Amino acid sequence: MENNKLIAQDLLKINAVVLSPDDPFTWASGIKSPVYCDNRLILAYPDVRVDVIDAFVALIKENYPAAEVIAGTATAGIPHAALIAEAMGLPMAYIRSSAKSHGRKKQIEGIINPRQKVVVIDDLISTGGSVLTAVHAAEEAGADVLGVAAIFTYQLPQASSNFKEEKVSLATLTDFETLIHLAEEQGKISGAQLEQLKLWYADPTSEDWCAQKQ
Ligand SMILES: O=P(O)(O)OC[C@H]1O[C@H](OP(=O)(O)OP(=O)(O)O)[C@H](O)[C@@H]1O
Ligand SMILES: O=C(O)c1cc(=O)[nH]c(=O)[nH]1
Repeated sequence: MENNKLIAQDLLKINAVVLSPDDPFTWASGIKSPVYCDNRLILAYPDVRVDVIDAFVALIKENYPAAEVIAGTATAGIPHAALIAEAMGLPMAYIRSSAKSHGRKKQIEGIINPRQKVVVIDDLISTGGSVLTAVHAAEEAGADVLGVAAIFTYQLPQASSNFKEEKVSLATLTDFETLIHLAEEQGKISGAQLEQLKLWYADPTSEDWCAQKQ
C-alpha cells in the first residue's frame, strides 16, 4: 500500500480524526472547523508510530537527502522529530513558537549551527503558520532550511500560498483528500457528514457552513 493511504488508514484506525459539526473546533489559526485530526494520539500506538516514522524517513531521504538536523515544531512536532532523528542517526532540536521569557530565553532548544541543513517537522499543516514561524527562527539562526515535513495537510489554498510566498518546500505523509476518500470507502463517514465537510472545505475561513447547519 502507498504510504499516503497507509498513514490515512492508520489515522482512521486510531480514531485520530474527529467530526463535531455541532460544536466546531477552533484551530490554532482561529479557523472554526467541523473536523480535527489529533496526531498526538499516534504516540499511544507503537505499530502506528513505526509506520509514521518509517514513512517520514523515506520522505526525508527522497525530498531532503542532505538533511543534517531534524528540528521539531513545539509542541506536537517534537516527539516525531525525536523519533525521526533517532532512526536517521541525526542531531535533533526543537523550536518554540517564541523565545522563553526566563532561563536562557531561547526559541531554539538544542543546537542549530549556521549553515547547517535543517528539516523542520510538524505534525499537521492547516495554514502553515506555526511551522513557518519555526522555519523563520531556524533561518534567523543562520540555518539552511531544506524544507518542512509533516504527517498531514488539509491542503488549504491559504497554506499553499503561505509556503509559496515564503519559498519553503513542504512534503507530507498524507492529506485531507486521501483521508476523506478512504473514510468514504470504508463507510466511516455518512453522506450528510460528507456534504457538510464539502461545504466547510469550499471556504474554511468563512463560518457560513456553521450558519447553514442550523
Ligand atoms: O498550520 P497551522 O494553522 O499553524 O496549524 C497547525 C498547528 O496547530 C497545531 O498546534 P497547536 O497550536 O494546537 O499546538 P500544539 O502543537 O502545542 O498541540 C498543530 O500541531 C500544528 O502545529
Ligand atoms: O489547525 C489546528 O490547530 C489543528 C487542526 C487539526 O485538525 N489538528 C490539530 O492538531 N490542529
